[in-house]
Amino acid sequence: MGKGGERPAECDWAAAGASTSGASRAACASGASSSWQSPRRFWLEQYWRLDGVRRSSRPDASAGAGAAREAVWSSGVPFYPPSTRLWRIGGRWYDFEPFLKLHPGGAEVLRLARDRFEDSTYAFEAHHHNYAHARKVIAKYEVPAPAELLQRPEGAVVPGAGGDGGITTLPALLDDDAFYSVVRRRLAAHLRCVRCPAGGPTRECVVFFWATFAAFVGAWGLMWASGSVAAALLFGVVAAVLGAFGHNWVHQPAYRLHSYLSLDTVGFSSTGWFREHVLQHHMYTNTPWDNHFRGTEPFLVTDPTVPRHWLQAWVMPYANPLVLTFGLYGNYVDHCVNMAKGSEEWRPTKAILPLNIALVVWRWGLLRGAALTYAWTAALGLWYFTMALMNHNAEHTHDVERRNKARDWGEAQLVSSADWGVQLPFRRAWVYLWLNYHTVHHLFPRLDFSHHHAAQRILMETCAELGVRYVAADSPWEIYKQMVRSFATPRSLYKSISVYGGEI
Ligand code: HEM
Repeated sequence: MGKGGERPAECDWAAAGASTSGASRAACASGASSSWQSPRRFWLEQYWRLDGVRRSSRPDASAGAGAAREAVWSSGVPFYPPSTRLWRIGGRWYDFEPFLKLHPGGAEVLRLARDRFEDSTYAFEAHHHNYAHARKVIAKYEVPAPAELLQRPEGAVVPGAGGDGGITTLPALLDDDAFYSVVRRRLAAHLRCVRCPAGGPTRECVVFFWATFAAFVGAWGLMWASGSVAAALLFGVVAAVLGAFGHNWVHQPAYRLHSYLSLDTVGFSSTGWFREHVLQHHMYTNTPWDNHFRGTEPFLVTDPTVPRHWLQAWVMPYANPLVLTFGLYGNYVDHCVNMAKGSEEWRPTKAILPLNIALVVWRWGLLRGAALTYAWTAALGLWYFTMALMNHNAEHTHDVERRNKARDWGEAQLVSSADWGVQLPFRRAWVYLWLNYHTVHHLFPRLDFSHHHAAQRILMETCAELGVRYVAADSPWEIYKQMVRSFATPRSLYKSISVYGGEI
């Protein structure tokens, strides 16, 4: 087994590609392989099926030539899917209705890719390391292009104050020699070699998760019973680690229950993250279509193309730690607003955070209860959101010109994500909530974070070999300083960010 995602010395990706016949999934933690047929999966799928799309109000592709369609809103971004029946991948059309039940990643994610966003190419390409095999499987579902497509209404442009964000060319499937193809093949070979072809968690990771969950429950009990601020801070720290696990699980459809246990219990939303984080932020990172792009406005501005007013330039960037202590509430309130607007469904798990607060206030009174609650949510928000914001606001991630020139989607992710501490093995990377390996996470979103250390080596070797520029900071402090400067200063003022550009 690849302990903690380490690559055994004998397991070289180049050799592994040729010797995979004996590969088995035994090395992964149990449940790492997809289990789409199990009743548990079926129940989870039903419980969590939620896409915020009101289907009945939507016209069909057959409604008439050039029929304008209404927008499907996702985290404040209007999308205009061109068909309600077919999926577009690499400029070709597919009917996956008969495949929905067969998809190892579940039916919901496929439906979302078609119904909530405009093109499925990135979602398909990014989530299957063995892309050649996945392409072979979808070939049998190809259908002729529909005669009529639902159109973007006149004047509906990609929102972007520094330019409208070009849609120049629709994405194509990459050739085998594209950077992103090479790095995916090498990762797939490595995973076969460590006998974890699906890229699920190692046993060490699963044990770590359950220990964290137990610590979360215990730390809450300690805070509730003792009423001490130290216990509240401890609870916040453990909750942040649990939230980091939640982020890991939400990318892996086979681990929906785990993502619920580690996101909804803390006050985040596993359903919202599954849609908007997995399929929006990850596919359109650092573009106006990214739901995180304007997520911290008006307090912290992360759009590199727009000017800042004086408060945003001179005060808020330096006060960012204070802002981030309220991050959990921001996330929670945003989700509730969406529920009120009808683009989110009510889930009983939404009651966990208010219940948590109510129990503490009931036990310790309003003032002390509020102080304890602020202490733990501040510790969580500060740690979690600082790391997350560092991931996409380093200097190179705001270089719009370079991003627009990226030759493929993988290269664009290199320009959009920032890393540090890339020598740390899995068991030590928790100190950065495992977000220090963010580029490999974006290149392989479905890959469990216990494999990031090994994937990082593959990434760096491939970049060096193919002459692709990759930067990782020696210290997180360097990235932190760059992030504060990015908040304060637009680094690509008035430039237009290409959402689908060139070969991306
Ligand atoms: C339109 C988008 C997508 C299409 C057409 C698609 C299609 C496929 C196909 C054909 C396979 C079988 C591949 C094989 O056997 O090698 C597969 C496997 C899988 N897909 Fe997807 N998929 C899409 C999006 C996603 C997304 C967004 C996720 C995750 C969030 C996902 C998760 C998975 C998983 C976990 C497997 C099993 C892979 C394995 O065990 O190695 N898929 N998908």
